[in-house]
Amino acid sequence: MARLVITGNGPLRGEVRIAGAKNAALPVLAAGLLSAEPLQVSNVPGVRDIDTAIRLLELLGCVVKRQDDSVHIDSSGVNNVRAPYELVKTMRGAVLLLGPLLARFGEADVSLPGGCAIGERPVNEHIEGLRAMGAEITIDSGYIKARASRLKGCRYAFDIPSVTGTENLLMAATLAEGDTELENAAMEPEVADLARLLNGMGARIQGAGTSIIRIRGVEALHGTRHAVPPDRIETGTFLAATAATRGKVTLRNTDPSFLLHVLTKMQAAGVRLTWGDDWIEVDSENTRCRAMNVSTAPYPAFPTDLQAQFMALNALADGVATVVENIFENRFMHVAELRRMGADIELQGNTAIVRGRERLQGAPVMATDLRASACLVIAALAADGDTTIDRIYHLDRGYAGIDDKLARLGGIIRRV
Ligand SMILES: CC(=O)N[C@H]1[C@@H](OP(=O)(O)OP(=O)(O)OC[C@H]2O[C@@H](n3ccc(=O)[nH]c3=O)[C@H](O)[C@@H]2O)O[C@H](CO)[C@@H](O)[C@@H]1O
Ligand SMILES: C=C(OP(=O)(O)O)C(=O)O
Repeated sequence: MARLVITGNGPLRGEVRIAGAKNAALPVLAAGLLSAEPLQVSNVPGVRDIDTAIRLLELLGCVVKRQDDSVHIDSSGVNNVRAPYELVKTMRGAVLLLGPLLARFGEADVSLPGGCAIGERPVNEHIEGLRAMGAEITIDSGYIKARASRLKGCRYAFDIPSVTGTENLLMAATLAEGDTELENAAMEPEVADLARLLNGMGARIQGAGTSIIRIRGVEALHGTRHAVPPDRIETGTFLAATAATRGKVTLRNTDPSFLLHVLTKMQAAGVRLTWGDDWIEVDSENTRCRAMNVSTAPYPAFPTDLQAQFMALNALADGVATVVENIFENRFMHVAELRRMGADIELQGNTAIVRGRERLQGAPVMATDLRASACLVIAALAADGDTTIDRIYHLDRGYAGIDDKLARLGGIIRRV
């Protein structure tokens, strides 16, 4: 099993190009099932979850061509509606096949999903929402079995604004008979981007990116081209890594407007930031940033997917920070690993109290999930000595070529 060995050696410096967003690309690829005409997607990140999504589409009978960051999906020959456990267990995004399969083919058998082990992660909202559209759904031997001759428009109010739940219902409603209104919908940029794609395919969606989304069902969707937006979580990861190592990096091909909460928080902690439409420069040379309180919540507040990376930054910051995780009940697995590196962190329920240390020390540590892996990489880059990070397959699920990118910024990092 591959490991990363990182020798902490000071500031990251240079330029880095941010990839397309994994969590935007996954629903876009699933939406390729909604039309018999081809979908051409660009700026698709080269990450393991995308490999898995493509394998799943191929298993269903799609013809998928991938070249560099472009993916072409032809789903005219779909002959199977079963997404098997072996693949679905490895990533949460696979549950996004449910809505499109059901809407276009009237049936879907999708294994209950996996993904990062950061909490219980039920799919009750996906199921209740599709039931409200008239689907018959049972859970049978670990599979969600859904049937509907044609879905019907409905009003559905989410108890919790689920991101993939909103995406699933949004896709399903595009081909339903009549109007659908989704209330308390997730407002994440990935939902708004999916709606942009679907409208480009001929759907009639209004309000995506707000908490109320209205969809007028159509008979069929057509093919189109779509560019995946930049990854706001990869962007935040490089911002935290640069500040932690007291470096100076320009991030290209990104979108600061998705991260305003994080950017203003960093500025308030003394990190020098400037940005334009598609770039951000972070200048932390010779500067130890102050502790930053973090409280995760749905967009536009602080993203749970950056909590671990900013825990690493706080472990090295000046002062005491509280980090509150409000989305997932088990997303502090990185704390025990950071402590191995000398971090001073106390856990009280869903709150971590982080007392910043001037230095951390390299140590053998284990990656427990995707963003926990990124947290350990950041801590290791800033620590004294060598850190060996085990189980980095988690990292490869969501970061495209992160070792090469960090090496080009001066990080000493090798895969063994
Ligand atoms: C592939 C993808 O896009 N993954 C992202 C997506 O995950 P995902 O879509 O799985 O996360 P959700 O938005 O659904 O989860 C938010 C909260 O709702 C709860 N919940 C969710 C669905 C449901 O049916 N019932 C229920 O109770 C979850 O347990 C969690 O506490 O959004 C999360 C929150 O921003 C991110 O961390 C993930 O990176
Ligand atoms: C939690 C994440 O992914 P998933 O939802 O696929 O587990 C993530 O991208 O941080």
